[in-house]
Amino acid sequence: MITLNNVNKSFANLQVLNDISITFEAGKTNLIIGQSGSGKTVLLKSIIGLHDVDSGSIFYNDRDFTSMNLKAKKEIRKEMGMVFQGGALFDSMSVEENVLFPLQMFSDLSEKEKINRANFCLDRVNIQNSNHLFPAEISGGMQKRVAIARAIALNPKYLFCDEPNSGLDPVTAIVIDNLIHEITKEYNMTTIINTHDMNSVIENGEKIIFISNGYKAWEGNKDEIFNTDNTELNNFVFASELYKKIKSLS
Ligand SMILES: Nc1ncnc2c1ncn2[C@@H]1O[C@H](COP(=O)(O)OP(=O)(O)OP(=O)(O)O)[C@@H](O)[C@H]1O
Repeated sequence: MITLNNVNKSFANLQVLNDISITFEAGKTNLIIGQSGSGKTVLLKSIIGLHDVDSGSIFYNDRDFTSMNLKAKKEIRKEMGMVFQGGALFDSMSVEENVLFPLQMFSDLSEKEKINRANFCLDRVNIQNSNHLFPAEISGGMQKRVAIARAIALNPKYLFCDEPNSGLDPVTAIVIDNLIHEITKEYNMTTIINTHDMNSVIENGEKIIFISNGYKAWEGNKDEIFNTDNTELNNFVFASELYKKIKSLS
């Protein structure tokens, strides 16, 4: 579980996060949605400690991340897995080397155990017989799956994904969403995903946080989001002609 209490963050005169309080539960796919520039990335970066917040607190279970020293923060970072926009694989490393990377950096396993673990994770995301290929030699969807395998290599308690299905076709995007959802359940991880993708919301939004101008403007789940009377959220959800059409038919 990750808990935010009254988090504020600004850059110079720009207040980007305003008094944000949220509880992200373990074993759930938590989604952060909102317009471009609303503060989603700053929020995610604040949660993982890439930004220091100005005030408020962030707890990882009962551990106060905000008041920890660097050494203690590093220990918590070992419990985090991350899938960045675009996959962010190392181009000069093979598929297997990419997944081995966090194990080489942070685990005490033997070489053989590391290779076994890397292969277990690749197998979990349904990638076989591709260990020696390089990122440029595999499809975008496969790259995302390798990124997910790398993110779960250290058996994280917390998984963070920034636009995990950007650049993918709708069918592959759903495969990636479902994979993240399944492994969240399987390993009881606290998963937080930044997304623009309304399909992700409909498929897997067990908890959805709507950020608007740096405020938490709404929270609920995938069933509640289509029946909300929050005008701002409705404008966001039904921004596309397709969704307007679906709404008019329902
Ligand atoms: N390091 C920074 N320094 C100054 N301003 C920043 C910094 N990072 C973000 N901002 C500002 O904070 C605001 C929120 O940005 P953020 O990247 O969190 O938006 P977002 O909701 O993730 O947008 P998008 O969906 O387009 O990625 C923007 O006005 C942005 O210019």
